[in-house]
Amino acid sequence: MNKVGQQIPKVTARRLPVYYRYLDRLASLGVRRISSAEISRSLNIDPATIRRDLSYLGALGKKGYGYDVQYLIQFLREFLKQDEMTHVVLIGVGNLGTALIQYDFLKNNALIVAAFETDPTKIGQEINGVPIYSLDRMEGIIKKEDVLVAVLAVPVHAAQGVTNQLVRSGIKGVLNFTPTRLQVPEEVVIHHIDLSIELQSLIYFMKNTNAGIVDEDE
Ligand SMILES: NC(=O)c1ccc[n+]([C@@H]2O[C@H](COP(=O)([O-])OP(=O)(O)OC[C@H]3O[C@@H](n4cnc5c(N)ncnc54)[C@H](O)[C@@H]3O)[C@@H](O)[C@H]2O)c1
Repeated sequence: MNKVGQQIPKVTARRLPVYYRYLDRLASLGVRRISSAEISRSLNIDPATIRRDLSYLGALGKKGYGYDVQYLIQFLREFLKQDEMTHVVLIGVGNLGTALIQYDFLKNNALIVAAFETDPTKIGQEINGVPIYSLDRMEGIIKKEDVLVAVLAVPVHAAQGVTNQLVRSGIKGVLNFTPTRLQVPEEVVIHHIDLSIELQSLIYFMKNTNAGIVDEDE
């Protein structure tokens, strides 16, 4: 239910955490307002769907201004009770997965509640208090723990198959560390993280900045 007692559709309720995290990230970058078109481009959700979803919260974007980011965050935080933890699962406890599991996401109100593996020597172990299960336990645990977000750190050849299984289990957002371009239904949001692209872009900007300094001196 929203503030005026209107029933919020399940599909909308599932997208709200995705909006929340996105807007929270924008706010931390100092962004004060945003249009539904910009949200749409970043999250790959149709702008009309975004406007309808946000109207359930009583948030109406102003024409030519868009949405006030802080105002939306406030609404979403209240609605999602963000003081409570968001449960996350991690798939693939290799080099990268092990580093991620040891990272403290708690300050962002997110908690890795379980990890999944195919390597029998890792299944049944715990890292940083997080239990590692076999893949056949995935669906049951995701449903029981009410998990909507998964972090994907498996080898490329396993990425799409595991993602299909995550989607079938009800996952709505995937933080994808693999280089695979994942195919998912429209309502599932993928965020792709590639450190080599970030590094390449840093080097590019450094070179450009240096070139700028040289130009001025000449
Ligand atoms: N985005 C980045 O910046 C970045 C950086 C490093 C690695 N990566 C990517 O992250 C992924 C993991 O890299 P890594 O170095 O940790 O590899 P890794 O080989 O050390 O770890 C992969 C783990 O996944 C497990 N696994 C294999 N198939 C699985 C399945 N179907 N389900 C669950 N677990 C499975 C393996 O047993 C292993 O423990 C790779 O796709 C790699 O390309 C991305």
